[in-house]
Amino acid sequence: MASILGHARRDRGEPGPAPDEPVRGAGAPAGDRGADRQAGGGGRRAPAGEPGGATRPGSTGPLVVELEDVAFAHGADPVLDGVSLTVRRGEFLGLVGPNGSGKTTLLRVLLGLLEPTRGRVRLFGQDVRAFRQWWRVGYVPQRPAALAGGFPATVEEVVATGLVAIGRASAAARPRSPREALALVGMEHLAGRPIGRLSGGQQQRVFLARALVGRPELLVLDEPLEGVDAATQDRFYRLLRELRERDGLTVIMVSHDVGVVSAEVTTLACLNRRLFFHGPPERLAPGTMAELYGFPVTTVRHRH
Ligand SMILES: Nc1ncnc2c1ncn2[C@@H]1O[C@H](COP(=O)(O)OP(=O)(O)OP(=O)(O)O)[C@@H](O)[C@H]1O
Repeated sequence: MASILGHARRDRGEPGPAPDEPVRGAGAPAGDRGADRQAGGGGRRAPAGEPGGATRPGSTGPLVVELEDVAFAHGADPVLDGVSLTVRRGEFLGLVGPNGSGKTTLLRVLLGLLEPTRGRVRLFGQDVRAFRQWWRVGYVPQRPAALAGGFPATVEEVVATGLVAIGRASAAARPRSPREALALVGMEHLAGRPIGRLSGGQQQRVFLARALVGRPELLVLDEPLEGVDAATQDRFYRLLRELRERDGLTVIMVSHDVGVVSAEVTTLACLNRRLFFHGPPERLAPGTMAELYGFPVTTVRHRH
């Protein structure tokens, strides 16, 4: 499974060993340098202080992600089939589905890490194959095993690696300082500690800070709350609400916690190779989850 550290692996091949997994915004390859300014890019970054204009279901904010009839297969094994969806600025899309249903694969396809066998992927209005403005995207891949105690970097240094792509970005980039990003996730007091001496849940928060340090417009999260305690989860959702409402942050999040996710997201996507449902959670038909998971699953909408 994917690691959160390391630099981009734009070989569009299979997920490499853990340290090769990118955190988007931190790792387009050297060959991409200089391309940022050329990229049309579609969307733009809201100036400081501008209301974020978070998207509500049915609104018509700018398109951030567009998937059109996407299919993907590992060899002869189909993983995604005919997946079409759009995500607009300020939207919070929750992606749910059983193990092996293609959620991580879908994220990797939409980030251009895997080439679809069919269909089109656009990021900020631009074909993902030509997209170079990775500082606009923060990515927290699925959690690896916790980093060992001897890992030679402090918490602050790990967060700072999220700034690598910013160095070559256009003047529109407005990165946070690593301390500021750590403060967002309540971890600034541990800035100087070796990352390997944090618990798994604490490390997860550091990786979230790393994804936020570039002040991304799109945050892509693959099960970011695995192993994170309830109070921290609550803070995490509050933070996402704030960033969406204030800055218009767009969020795509894979989760197995269907109940909580349904309460938080503006849009739910239920995936099992194909999309069983895509829309506001309250429009989910009672039988859809049972069909998706093969047994009854209750979704309870509550703000906690
Ligand atoms: N490198 C690979 N080679 C071959 N098959 C793979 C590879 N990676 C994933 N798969 C297969 O693709 C399918 C989708 O995997 P994916 O990781 O996208 O599922 P997921 O919905 O994210 O699962 P989970 O909830 O368990 O994380 C699974 O059947 C998996 O076995």
